[in-house]
Amino acid sequence: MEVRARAPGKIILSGEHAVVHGSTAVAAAIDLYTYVSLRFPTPEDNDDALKLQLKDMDLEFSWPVGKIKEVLPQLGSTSGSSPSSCSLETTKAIASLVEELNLPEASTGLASGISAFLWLYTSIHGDKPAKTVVTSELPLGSGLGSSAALCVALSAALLALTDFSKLDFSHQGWQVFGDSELDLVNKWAFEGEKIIHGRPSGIDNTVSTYGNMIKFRSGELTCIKTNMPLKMLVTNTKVGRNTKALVAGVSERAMRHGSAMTSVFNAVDSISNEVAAIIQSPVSDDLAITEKEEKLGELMEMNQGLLQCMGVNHASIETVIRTTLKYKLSTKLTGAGGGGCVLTLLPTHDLVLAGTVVDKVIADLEECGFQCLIAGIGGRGMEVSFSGFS
Ligand SMILES: Nc1ncnc2c1ncn2[C@@H]1O[C@H](COP(=O)(O)OP(=O)(O)O)[C@@H](O)[C@H]1O
Ligand SMILES: C[C@@](O)(CCOP(=O)(O)O)CC(=O)O
Ligand SMILES: [Mg+2]
Repeated sequence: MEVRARAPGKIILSGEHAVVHGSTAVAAAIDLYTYVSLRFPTPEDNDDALKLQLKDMDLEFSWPVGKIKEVLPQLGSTSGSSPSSCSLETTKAIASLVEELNLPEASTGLASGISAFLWLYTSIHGDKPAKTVVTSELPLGSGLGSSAALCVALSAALLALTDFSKLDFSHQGWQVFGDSELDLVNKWAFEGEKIIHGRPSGIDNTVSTYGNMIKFRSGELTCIKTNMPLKMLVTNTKVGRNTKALVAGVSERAMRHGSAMTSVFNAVDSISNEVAAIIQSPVSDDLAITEKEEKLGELMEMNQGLLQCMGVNHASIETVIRTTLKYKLSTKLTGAGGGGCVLTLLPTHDLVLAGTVVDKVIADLEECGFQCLIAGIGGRGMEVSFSGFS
């Protein structure tokens, strides 16, 4: 039997980075997914290795289970019931397994993702042989939460094949876990994110697990219900960056300028609460929608200014801001910044006018070498499906 899990990426409408320091943030799932399939070999396969295939990059790794037992002797499978953090000793042991892969120079960024895989796999299934295949519709390291989507999809696939799973193996198509199983997936995914991000807030794995649009603060989420037709243009500057380094840079700045940065984080908290209140308030007519969009645009610009204060801006982001401003559109970075993806609020009040403006702004942005997409937001969270059940 094979299980397939998928988990969505996300956009952060307000509050990235500040959320790591206890401020409120607002995020939404997007309809781009990371897929993980997992299968245990049958005795006839005569396969004694743990295999990981990263299909999009055309990479495949294999560790003989004997090697895993040797390097991680202290590992006893927890069968997934109690998520735990990777100790320093295990981090080093896993790093040695990853180093031996001699990753191609262009793929060294994958080391943290592979380490997260090894930690999650061995914690939940010990040294059992298996084949895991990963594919993704998300650009990696661009602020759309590919790291969290990977950790959520992995945790879901791994947990779906444990005794704790109450899923119906014979069900055709995608199905959702129950609430307590979703919570467990989210906790394991957070442990994986720690390996990739260093100090994650947990917002990315939470929105990827549960989907929808959420308000998040210090590990607590509130689901945001809205009937406002929110449309965002996502522009990928294609400037590579690394969330772990950017998050660490903000923390260092907060150590150097404690009081000023506390004010910045507090201001972001107020902005996120206002963003959530606007999105949730009932919509009466077109005029009300236009007013709301104007307020949201202004708050996005204010949030962008504060992200600049945190030191996570980039020249490419400024280019997107300048280009969209020509059309009176508001833009902010999304995710960790330093390049990566940028969000532009698209007006919905006059669809004909919006159509022409959107086409023109996309053409201008693409001329700069950027990639644009309009993602569906606030959709489904993590889901699993089974095949080969008999
Ligand atoms: N599909 C994937 N396969 C392997 N590693 C992945 C995958 N998706 C994410 N990762 C890991 O996550 C890293 C990117 O995470 P991060 O810097 O947090 O950016 P983001 O989460 O915004 O995409 C990658 O460099 C890689 O280590
Ligand atoms: C910067 C941060 O707020 C979001 C990072 O998102 P991403 O990895 O850039 O998609 C970090 C976090 O909340 O863990
Ligand atoms: Mg990430």
